[in-house]
Amino acid sequence: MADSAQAQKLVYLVTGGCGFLGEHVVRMLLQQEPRLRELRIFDLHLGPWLEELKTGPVQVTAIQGDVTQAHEVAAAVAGAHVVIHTAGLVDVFGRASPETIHEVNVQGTKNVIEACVQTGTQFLVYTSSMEVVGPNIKGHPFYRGNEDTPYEAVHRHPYPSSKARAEQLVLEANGRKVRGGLPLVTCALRPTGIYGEGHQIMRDIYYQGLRLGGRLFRAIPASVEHGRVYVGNVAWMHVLVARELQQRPALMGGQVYFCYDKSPYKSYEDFNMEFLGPCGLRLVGTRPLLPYWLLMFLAALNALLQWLLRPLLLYAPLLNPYTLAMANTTFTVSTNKAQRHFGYEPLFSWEESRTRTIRWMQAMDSSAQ
Ligand SMILES: NC(=O)C1=CN([C@@H]2O[C@H](COP(=O)(O)OP(=O)(O)OC[C@H]3O[C@@H](n4cnc5c(N)ncnc54)[C@H](O)[C@@H]3O)[C@@H](O)[C@H]2O)C=CC1
Ligand SMILES: CC(C)[C@@H](O)CC[C@@H](C)[C@H]1CC[C@H]2[C@@H]3[C@H](O)CC4=CC(=O)CC[C@]4(C)[C@H]3CC[C@]12C
Repeated sequence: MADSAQAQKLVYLVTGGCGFLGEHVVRMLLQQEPRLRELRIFDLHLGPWLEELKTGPVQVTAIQGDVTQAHEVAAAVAGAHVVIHTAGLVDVFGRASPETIHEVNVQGTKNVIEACVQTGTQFLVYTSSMEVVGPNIKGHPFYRGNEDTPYEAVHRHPYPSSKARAEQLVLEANGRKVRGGLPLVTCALRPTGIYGEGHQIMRDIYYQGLRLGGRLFRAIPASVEHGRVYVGNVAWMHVLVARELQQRPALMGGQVYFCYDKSPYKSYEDFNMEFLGPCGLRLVGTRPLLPYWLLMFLAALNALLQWLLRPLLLYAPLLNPYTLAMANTTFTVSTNKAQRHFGYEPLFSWEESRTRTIRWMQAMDSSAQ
């Protein structure tokens, strides 16, 4: 067994480390990566909780920065052995312009890749998304598919388009020579809909239900399966893939892996009720209460209102043409590629994932009262 000084020798950088997924990746690294000497957390918005991490044996370095600024990224990456790039603009509600989404998600990823090449960082893990695959603009279902399932990945929306381009850049960069002459080794993880402690959309849906007297009204048929994965398991997969990428570069370099666990296949709304129900909410209707054409009309009306109101205020409801199409199109994965390539097994069972999420929501509820 190497002595502790030799064991703790690696410098990791997590971009977006203060986000919903990023925070879980940061905490998982501190718990599960024994070789960590320094953990750098790069984010546009640093969280106050970072201070509590600075009391442990690992040097935790918080870096406030912008991935769209190449020099800031290069300064943060310099000296890191591994970069986990989760930073991104996750916007399907029209809050940011298409240009801004592209600037952060695509140009920001280019800056991370170039920083690795220029400073000699050899390992890069990118947080991609199921959305890189689909649902596509034609509404084709993807039913329990895997990384090799043929599917027409056609996108128009800025978010999936930007994620697809960024993933392509990361995978194409695999094998490039970094400073010092060694090859850059990259891979991309594709989470399906992430849930768990800190999920803002779940929080928004919960408060929407409270405003409606504890009721949510079914809009999507229960038969439409939507892939979901617990944030703790996504974080664990990031930690594991970053470790094993160093051991098996030839096998894992340039590969994509869906993030998966034992979370059940359900509609988006029924899945959410696994957590919202124990918090007192009720989903009204065994089938959609409104016909789909009326939902499409209301979604389009929301999009029009957003456009009209933009000079005055940001109106960004959950229901818009894109989110309705997403929720209404089956997209689930069934794969074991991560298990076959780097021995991934979910760290948290479905029961644990569900319990942890419910506890978070109940704590959020009690603090809100
Ligand atoms: N939430 C989900 O269901 C899924 C998310 N993903 C991906 O996971 C990653 C993390 O997503 P979430 O944690 O949900 O989002 P989030 O919005 O909670 O976290 C993103 C983080 O990136 C930071 N960031 C944004 N722009 C930045 C910039 N210009 N420079 C530096 N930092 C910046 C934000 O401050 C935030 O802390 C994203 O790349 C997203 O595309 C993939 C699949 C599903
Ligand atoms: C208003 C109703 C129709 C309601 O059911 C809408 C739900 C809608 C907000 C979500 C349905 C599907 C979600 C997306 C999906 O999980 C895939 C994603 C991957 C990402 O990389 C980021 C988040 C998201 C786009 C996720 C966003 C919320 C939904 C559109």
